[in-house]
Amino acid sequence: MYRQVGFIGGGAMAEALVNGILSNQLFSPGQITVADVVAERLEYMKSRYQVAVTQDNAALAEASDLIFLAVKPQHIHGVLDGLAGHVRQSSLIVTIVAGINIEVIQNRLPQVPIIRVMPNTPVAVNAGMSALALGPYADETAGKMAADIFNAVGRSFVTDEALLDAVTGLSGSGPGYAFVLIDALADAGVRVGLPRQTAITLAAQTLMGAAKMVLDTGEHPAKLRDMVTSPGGTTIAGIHVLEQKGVRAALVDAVLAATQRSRELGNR
Ligand SMILES: NC(=O)C1=CN([C@@H]2O[C@H](COP(=O)(O)OP(=O)(O)OC[C@H]3O[C@@H](n4cnc5c(N)ncnc54)[C@H](OP(=O)(O)O)[C@@H]3O)[C@@H](O)[C@H]2O)C=CC1
Ligand SMILES: O=C(O)[C@@H]1CCC=N1
Repeated sequence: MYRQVGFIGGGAMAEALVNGILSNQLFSPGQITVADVVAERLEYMKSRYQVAVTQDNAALAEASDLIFLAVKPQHIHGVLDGLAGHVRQSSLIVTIVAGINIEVIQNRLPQVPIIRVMPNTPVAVNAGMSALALGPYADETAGKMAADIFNAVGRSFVTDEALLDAVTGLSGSGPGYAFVLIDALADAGVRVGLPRQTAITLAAQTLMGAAKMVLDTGEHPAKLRDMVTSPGGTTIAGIHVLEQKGVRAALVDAVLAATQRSRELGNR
């Protein structure tokens, strides 16, 4: 249904999406244009993904019927200034900008359908988690189209926009926490004598396996933890230390801080 896709902002998240979209053949490279202010970034996107590139956001908006807003929150107001009068009302805007409400964008692009999405970088490997909120002019067809894209690159669900800051704090930023955990576990492996690369693989595959058990079985994680934890065994010795060091509370505080930061980013 959509023929030309434009990305405004060609950074980390746009690249993850372009990669996921192309590897699933949702659109061809010839249907995608990326706009950015950094010429080297555009050169990279062009040579790596064979997409078209431009530094002209307005021209990109005029030529696209599906437009992703993928700049940092600090830059969205300047971008919207430049888009006024250049976005067709038949186009669909998908904003992935953290903390910026649909209303803020809608005020600048009246009557244009807008869908706000909080994805995460694992969309690049078809393991993303995305939450979608539909603006007042985004109909069911637009919602389905957006859901099709984000389902192809992982899982998605439609939710109330009021929950998106919390989603940002958990799954949007979550890959960052997971990478810290993997890196720390790998350090731990090296500390107990494993080669670095072996330790990284053990840590990553273990987190992925545990996550897959939660998703595939639908069991509560505490029940799955109990299955690993033999009486008087090794796991309870390790879990005791995690609880003593407050790892659980630290994770709660991390998600809380990221959620609050998402709210702050929208307050300007
Ligand atoms: N990274 C992630 O895991 C996730 C990010 N997001 C959201 O996605 C958005 C993009 O994040 P991310 O990709 O990480 O950010 P990046 O900084 O990697 O990418 C944004 C790109 O947009 C460029 N840019 C700045 N101003 C303009 C402009 N006026 N027109 C076009 N391009 C411009 C930036 O250039 P310069 O570097 O010079 O500023 C940069 O290359 C953010 O709003 C973020 O909240 C959402 C979910 C997950
Ligand atoms: O760190 C950030 O602000 C963005 C939003 C979610 C993930 N990365």
